[in-house]
Parts: sequence; structure tokens; C-alpha cells
Amino acid sequence: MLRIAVPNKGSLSGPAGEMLHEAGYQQRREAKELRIVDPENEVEFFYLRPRDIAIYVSSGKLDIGITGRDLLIDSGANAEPILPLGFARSTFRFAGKPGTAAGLADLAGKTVATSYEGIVAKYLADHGVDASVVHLDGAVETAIELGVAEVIADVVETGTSLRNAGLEVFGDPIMKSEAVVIRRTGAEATGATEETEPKVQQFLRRLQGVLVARTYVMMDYDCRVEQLEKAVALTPGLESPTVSPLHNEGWVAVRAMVPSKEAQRIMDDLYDIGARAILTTAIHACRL
Ligand SMILES: Nc1ncnc2c1ncn2[C@@H]1O[C@H](COP(=O)(O)OP(=O)(O)OP(=O)(O)O)[C@@H](O)[C@H]1O
Ligand SMILES: O=P(O)(O)OC[C@H]1O[C@H](OP(=O)(O)OP(=O)(O)O)[C@H](O)[C@@H]1O
Ligand SMILES: [Mg+2]
Repeated sequence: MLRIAVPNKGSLSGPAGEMLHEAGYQQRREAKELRIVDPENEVEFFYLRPRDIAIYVSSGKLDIGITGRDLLIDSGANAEPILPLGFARSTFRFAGKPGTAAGLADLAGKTVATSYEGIVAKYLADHGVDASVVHLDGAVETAIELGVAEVIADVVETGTSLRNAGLEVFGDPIMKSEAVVIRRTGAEATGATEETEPKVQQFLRRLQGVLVARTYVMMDYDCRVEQLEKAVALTPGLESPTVSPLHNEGWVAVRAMVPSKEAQRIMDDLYDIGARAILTTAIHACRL
């Protein structure tokens, strides 16, 4: 049975559960459940604090887990990302009251408050900046107002939390993060995972299927044979589009996957070259 760690709270928890559900896995019904077995898929899910997931996975007791790239790095655990999942996207930045610091060098001698001590301490050391780091569990934006630190380093998505606290970012982004599937570093190479490997690969294919289904739509249209080359250039598909003859001579029907974000522009371009009956349909699941 494959053992998988899933975030039980916070920004990662909802989208992770939704993605697993879309991939056909049973998920917990109540937020208080700590583990569930999905017998049909031979998988056991453990609902853990996002911050702890890399530690469990690196211990080898759990096969894989979903966590944030930043949390993985902050933990220093012996685990590596194997599939980016595209949600909980954020950047990790320094911020302070306007005028406090213009760049990294201005941090010397200052105190930085953060929930990601591992990332910040390493970044400062790597850049040769001598600043102290104070660990706080959350709501670090308030640390400056209350005099605990002059600067913070925190997750930024829309920037609303910083604006509300009267803070602004400075320096280069420390890192970019998103949800990732992780496994123990070198797990494949050790051979210890031989038994679970096919299940891990199946799990990754299922999640990849969800990602593709979310980012692509299926496009169908009819066009004249003379326009086919131009039309195919607009809709090359993943391998190559399916082209079938129509009953009306001189016309073909074309079917190809296209990125959802570009679907409207592609439909306009197809129309302009004479394609008709252009339609898109959602993809619910797929295996590439
Ligand atoms: N507002 C946000 N937008 C996008 N991603 C976020 C946001 N806040 C945190 N994250 C990401 O979520 C992960 C942190 O999850 P975690 O559950 O520890 O924090 P949280 O969402 O801040 O929850 P809480 O603070 O309630 O415990 C990190 O990978 C982080 O980059
Ligand atoms: O740029 P924004 O869109 O405002 O998002 C970033 C904020 O979201 C998270 O906070 P959360 O609400 O999880 O509270 P926390 O600080 O207690 O973790 C994060 O720690 C930032 O404070
Ligand atoms: Mg938080």
C-alpha cells in the first residue's frame, strides 16, 4: 500500500484535496480525520502539518507527500520535488517599512522575523550578511509594528498583507514556491522502493493527467483541405492532430488539444482562415 502525506491545514490543504479527488482518490470527509485508507487504489493518506511533511517523507516511513517547495527547503529534510502542481504559488521576500533597507547589504546588524528560519539563515549566510533571525509562527507582518524585528521575510502572493501592514518588499526575491510532490532523495536509486515504484508512477501519471485536463481543452473544427496546413500550424496538438474526411468532398474535420488560455485566440485565427463549426470541450481526465 502506497503511503502519501497530504497537508491537513492552510493554503495547500484545500487545493491538494481537490486535486487528489479529481485524480480519482478517495479523500477524507471530515477535517479532523488524520488518516484514511483508499482500498480500491491501494493508497493510505496521512493528513499532516504541511511543515512536517518533508520530515516524514525523508524518514522513509511515508513514500511521497505534497508540500510547498519553500517548506521543503526550509526543513532541510532529505527529500526532493518530483512533480510541480501549479497551486499555492508564491514568492518569498524581504520587506520592511519604507526607507528601512534598499537591498540585502542594508540588513547587516538588523533583526529579521520569519517563519522560514532555515531559508533566511542560509540566504543571509550565502550572501555574507550578518543579521539575526527571530522565528515567529505566523502573522510576521505585525512583528515590525510591535518592535520584535526591523525587517521580515515572508511569503507574498498578492501583496495585500504587506500593504495592509504598511510594508514594502526590497531586494531580489529569495525564492519562488508552489505545491510539489516530494519523495526521499535518491529513493529510486536505493532499490528499497521497488515494490511501491509502479504505484508511485501511477500516482504521478494521475496527477499529471489532472494538470493537463486543467490546462488544455479539446478543439474540433471543419476546414477545407486547401487550408489544412495553415490550420494544423495553429493547432499542432500534443502529438499531431486527428484529421478525418467529411462526407462533403474537399472538407476535413480536425481534432486537437489546445492550451485553454489560448483557445479563444486560436478560434479567431481558425475562423479567419475559413474554418467553421469550431468548438471546444473540457477534458475531464487524461493520461499522456
Ligand atoms: N497567501 C498565499 N498564497 C499562496 N501560497 C501561500 C500563501 N500563504 C502560504 N502559501 C504557501 O503555502 C505553504 C504554507 O502552507 P501553511 O499551511 O504552512 O501556511 P499557511 O497557508 O500560511 O497556513 P497557516 O498560516 O494557516 O498555517 C507554503 O508553500 C506557502 O508558500
Ligand atoms: O500576499 P498575500 O496575498 O497577502 O499573501 C501572503 C500572506 O499569506 C500568508 O499568510 P496567512 O494568511 O497564512 O497567515 P500567517 O502569516 O499566519 O501564516 C503569508 O504568510 C502572508 O502573510
Ligand atoms: Mg501562513
